[in-house]
This record gives sequence, C-alpha cells and structure tokens, in this order.
Amino acid sequence: MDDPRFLVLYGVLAVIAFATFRKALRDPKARLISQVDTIPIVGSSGFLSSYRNAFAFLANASTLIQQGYDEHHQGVFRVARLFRWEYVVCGPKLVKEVGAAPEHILSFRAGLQEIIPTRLVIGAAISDNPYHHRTIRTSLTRNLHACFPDVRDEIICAFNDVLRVESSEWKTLPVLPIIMAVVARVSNRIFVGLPLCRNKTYLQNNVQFTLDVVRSSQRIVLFPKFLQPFVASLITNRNKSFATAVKLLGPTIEDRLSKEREMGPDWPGKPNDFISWLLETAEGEERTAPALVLRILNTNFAAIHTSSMAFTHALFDLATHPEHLLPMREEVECVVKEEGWSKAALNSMVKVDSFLRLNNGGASVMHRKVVAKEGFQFSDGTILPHGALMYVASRATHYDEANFENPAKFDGFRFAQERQRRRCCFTDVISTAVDHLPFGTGKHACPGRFFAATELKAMLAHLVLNYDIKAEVEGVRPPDAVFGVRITPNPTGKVCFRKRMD
Ligand code: HEM
Repeated sequence: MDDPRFLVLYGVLAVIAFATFRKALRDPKARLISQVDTIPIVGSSGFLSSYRNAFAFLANASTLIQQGYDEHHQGVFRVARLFRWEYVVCGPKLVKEVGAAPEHILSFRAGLQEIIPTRLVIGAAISDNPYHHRTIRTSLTRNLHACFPDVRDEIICAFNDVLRVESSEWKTLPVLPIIMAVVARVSNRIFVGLPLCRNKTYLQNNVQFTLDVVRSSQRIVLFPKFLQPFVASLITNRNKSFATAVKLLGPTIEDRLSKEREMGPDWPGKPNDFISWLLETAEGEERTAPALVLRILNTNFAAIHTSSMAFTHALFDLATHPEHLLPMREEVECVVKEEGWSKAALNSMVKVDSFLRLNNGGASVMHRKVVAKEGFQFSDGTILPHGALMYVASRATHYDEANFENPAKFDGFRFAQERQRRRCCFTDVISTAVDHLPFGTGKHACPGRFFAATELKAMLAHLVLNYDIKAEVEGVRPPDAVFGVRITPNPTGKVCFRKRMD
C-alpha cells in the first residue's frame, strides 16, 4: 500500500469512477444523443470546476444566465447543476415554441416537480388532478367585476389593521410580512369569505404553509430523486398546516356540502366565492371537505407567494423612487372621481399598471421537462433529450435592449408612456407576450393573473391615495435575497409610511 504506484492506480480508478458517475448523473439519456454535446455550455465545463460551478449557481445563477443570454440570445445553452444539465432557452422564437408545446411533449407538471415537488410538499392529488386551475381560469376571472367591492373593502380594512398608521409621524415597517398578511386576507375574502378571511390563525396558517412549501422545496430539490421523499418527511410541516386548515375551514365546507345535498346545487343564499366555484367542478372523491380544503390551501400557496413577492418588489421600488408617488396619486384621484372604484376603473389607471410591470424578479420562468421519448426539437435544430429540464431566461429578456429602451434605468412609467405613444396594440400588466414573462406565455400562462392584477392594482391605488411612502434610507433599496434562479425581495427590508399629508 506504501507503493506509490498503487496510489497512482487508485487515483486513476477514482477519476474514472467519478467521470462515469458524473456522466450517469448528468447525462443519463443524453449519452445516446450526440446532439446534446453541440449545445453550448455556459460557466465551467471542466471536470471538477463544473461541480464548483454547480454550487456557485446557488448564489450567481442570474449572472450566469445573463452571460449565457448575452452569448446565445436566440438559442439554447446549458448550465451544470449537481445531478444534471439544465437548458436555458432565449429569444422570442424559441420561447414561443416552449409556450406552445403540448403537455405530452414538454411537461409543465413534470417541470414544476423539479422546482416545487408538489407531490411531496403539498399532496399527490394536487399534481395528479389539477382541476382547480380551470376554476381559477374561468370562474374566478369571470367573477372579478362582481367581487370587486369585497376586494376593495378587504384592502381598506387589512391595510388599516396591519399598518396602524394614524398620524403624520413616519412609521418604519417590514414590508414582506405586512404584504403577505394583506394578500392572504384579500385573497381569502374571495376564496372563503367572511368571517374566516379575518381569522388570524387561519391566515397565519396559510402564510406559514406558503413559506414552508417554498423553503422546503428549495432544500428537497438539492437531493437526488430517491432521497427526496425521505428528506421531505423530515423537513416539511405539511401535515400540521393541513390539519389546522381542516379544523378551521372544514366546517364551512361541510356546511356547504350538506346544504347542497338538502337543497340542490343552486340553493338560495349560496355565497359567490371560490368554495362555491370549486364545488361546481369537483367530482367524485374531490367532493369531500378534506379534499376541498387541500385545494384551497394550495390555491393560497399559488396566490400568496407570487403576489406578495411582486408587490413587495413594487413597494421597495416606490420607496426608492418616490417621485412616482404623486403622479400615481393624481391618476387614481382623477379616475375615481370620474368612474368610482370598480374593476373597470382600474383599467384606466395606466400609471399604476405600468408601475407594477415586470416585477417578477426571478431569473427563470416556464420550467418544462422533456417527456417525449424522442426528445424535443426546436426550429433551429437544437434537440433536447428525454428527461431534460429547460426554462426561459426571463430576467435577461426583461433587461434586453432589443425589447426595452434603456432597460437598466428604473422608469416606473415606461409602459404608460408607450401606451400613450402607441394608442393601440398596447400591452398591460397581464400581458403574456414573449418579451414580457412575469406570468409566462403560451398554454400554461398563469391563470390567476387577472385576479392578481386586480388585487395588486387596487392595493397600490389604495396605498398611494392614502399614504406617503419613503425609503428607510433615502435612495437605498433593500438588497434582494438570491437562491439559485429565485430572486426574492429582501424578507426583512423596511419602508416608512405615514398618513397622507396634503
Ligand atoms: C403576481 C402574481 C403572480 C405571478 C407573477 C404568477 C406567475 C406565474 C407563472 C410564471 C406561472 C407559470 C407559467 C408557465 O410556466 O408557463 C404561473 C402558473 C400558475 N399560477 Fe400564477 N402567478 C401569480 C399569481 C397567481 C394567483 C393569484 C393564482 C391563483 C389564484 C395563480 C395560480 C397559478 C396556477 C394554478 C398556475 C398553473 C397554471 C397551469 O398549470 O397551466 N397565480 N403563475
């Protein structure tokens, strides 16, 4: 054993084993498809350095993806992760192809499992039968006009309760927890109605569940697939959150089910809320209180996380660029004077709309897994193998000079000005164009975006009308929190509020 030749031999064997292991981990199927080798690698491709790169990706994904976008802005490149390559898609033509691909070729559901393992952190029923997406797309969206007075009422009460700003004194408050509390409350006014939407334990449980899903997903996906169920069983609080939700929401749903059994589906006095809309579409074993509670818990996750992140980004932007406040206040005053508070009136608030645009800070969007056995071929000839995970470089697209003039300069009203210039063919906050990707584009573009836009625009309009807002330190925006492709607003960042002074 002391013979140095053995050391060399073991060294060589270790290197071969590692190389084989690496190939098996990163390219289980790609070995058969030599075309993958022609897809450019961004970042290190070296033997050990690619692993260093995979760790560094957790902190610098955005920079690496931006570098890839600059080099291949109309194509596909790949980045090394610990157990696989990931493929990043750039440019309008290819992004459109991702958005248009059917589920049996590029799977949204399988792609989602790679970033949020829904089966483990929420429940298999949700990923196997996502019928509630239809309820969100149709009933929730159709009822936005009718439900707007409730949304508005809840926004007023919720901000009064969480801000507790009554005087001309500035009050410095942490933004993200406040906004999560408001979004949870306003969303639940439509999901489950009064009085539950104001129950502190119920709301706290939904917020905690949301945070838990995001945090535990981030950790679980770092492990190989076979270990993920075990890791999930150690770190998620799913069962506790579910039990609390069943305790608090279960009786309301039982009551609805029993009224429906007694008086039929259109019983007099039936509330116009998400529970009723779900009951119109739920079938078989989904028509039980626990199954419906899980749907609503999951819808809370979909709504609270994304909307709170987007609005917190917007509030940090507003506090850092307070010159946007007065023009928005004037706009809201003018619109409300002419049209009152309504969903339609929000359409006339173009500055408010513009200010909320592009507030999806993530580096990537539209995660898809190739599920077609033969792989997926783009029109430029690039072939991704079966099992490959791909996504679109959203942040780089939003900062592309070809799409937006002077993109690095913060201009909250750039889209309002464009709207005025073009008069027609303008896009607004809910647009799902290939160069405007906060909600994705194509077949799986977010079905909750109409609700989200209504809620967030009404919230921003309310704040600028009633409060003065400034940064804790003038001109300083709390730094974003970065974890891989996720870029979320600073969780402890603060902003100062006071009652409007003029
Ligand atoms: C600002 C807030 C929001 C943002 C930025 C956002 C963003 C997104 C994105 C990027 C996707 C994936 C698109 C794709 O992969 O092609 C998505 C999907 C989805 N979102 Fe949202 N979302 C928001 C609010 C909401 C709300 C409020 C709800 C529910 C009420 C919701 C429910 C969903 C659902 C169910 C899907 C899956 C769609 C499908 O399977 O086809 N989202 N969202």
